[in-house]
Amino acid sequence: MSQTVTLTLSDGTTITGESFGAFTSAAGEVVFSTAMTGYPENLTDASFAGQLLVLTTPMVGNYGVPGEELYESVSTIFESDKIHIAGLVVNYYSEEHSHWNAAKSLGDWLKEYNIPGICGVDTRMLTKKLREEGAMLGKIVAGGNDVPFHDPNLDNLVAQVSQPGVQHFGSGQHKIVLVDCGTKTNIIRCFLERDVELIRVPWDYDFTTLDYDGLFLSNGPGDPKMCEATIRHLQTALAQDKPIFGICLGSQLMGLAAGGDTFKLKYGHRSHNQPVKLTGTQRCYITSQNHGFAVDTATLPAEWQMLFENLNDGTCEGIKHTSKPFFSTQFHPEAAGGPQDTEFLFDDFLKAVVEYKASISN
Ligand SMILES: NC(=O)CC[C@H](N)C(=O)O
Repeated sequence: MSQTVTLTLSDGTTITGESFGAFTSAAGEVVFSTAMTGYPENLTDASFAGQLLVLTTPMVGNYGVPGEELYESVSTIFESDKIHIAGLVVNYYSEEHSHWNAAKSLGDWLKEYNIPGICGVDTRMLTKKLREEGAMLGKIVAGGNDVPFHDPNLDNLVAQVSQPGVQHFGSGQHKIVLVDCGTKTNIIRCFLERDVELIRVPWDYDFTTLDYDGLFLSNGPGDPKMCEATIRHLQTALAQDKPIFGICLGSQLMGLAAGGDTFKLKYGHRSHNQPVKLTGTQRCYITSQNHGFAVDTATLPAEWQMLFENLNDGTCEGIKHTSKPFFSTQFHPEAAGGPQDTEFLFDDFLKAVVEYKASISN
């Protein structure tokens, strides 16, 4: 028999459901994702740290969770080495799972990391509420152990998830510094397929002293304004000419370092089918997204422009410098989960790196 747990929102709404995963209480920001698959990837994406994730897809857990596999010390399956969400909210949790590479159930995996799940929730009703009223704080309460509401965006979550120490991956021709604010491993995989030596440094590391050919700014959790040290180092890099590419939080950091501002979206973009348009064209790409903040393009200095626009709400999905090789995407070209249609942006970045190296050797 499963046990009863409740989900309470900061507006007072309380929903009763059943526990799966760990029978424990947790608080966080309640956000929803309309992706239909990809819970192994999403739950291990550090960008979800501090969040109670609501899935609108009606049945969750039916394909289980794959076993871990490593290639050159990088997971080939998961997006980091642990579950980062604060809690999971679903409609129907499938107790039975079946898939060729499943090693365990979603419930058992959540238990390993002491993360609570609540099922039996009308997640589409809940999503409509979050869309109307905006993202809210919430808590899952188990066994009457109440916990206070907590806004994770007031914490420096990046400092909590960034890996300490400098780490090298690959031995390719192009030296790329990866500023780790909570890097998804598929970003590392995408680089390792492309003749790169990757030097991963912590979020606050002074990379300006390193010898490199290109700079990459990772995704990560929380409010980008918390990353003051990264923004400061990035300002030094923006005064130089080495190519810079940022994804998601990395895009927001680029906008802030350029002198622009960021703001919190009403309820964010989290799904695998977000349409974005490439500026100056009628070309649309379907993208994987997971963010609650965005760059306010109106605040960018004149030498910066919007590179992609979200076709659902017109917000900024990436920026670029008009004369230097600096660009970013608010969406996830590395996908995992989601469509891989924009992975070519890694090639565009490395092309800029090759051009930069040719320009300095002349
Ligand atoms: N995926 C990300 O990098 C998310 C960036 C940022 N934490 C946001 O929610 O907007």
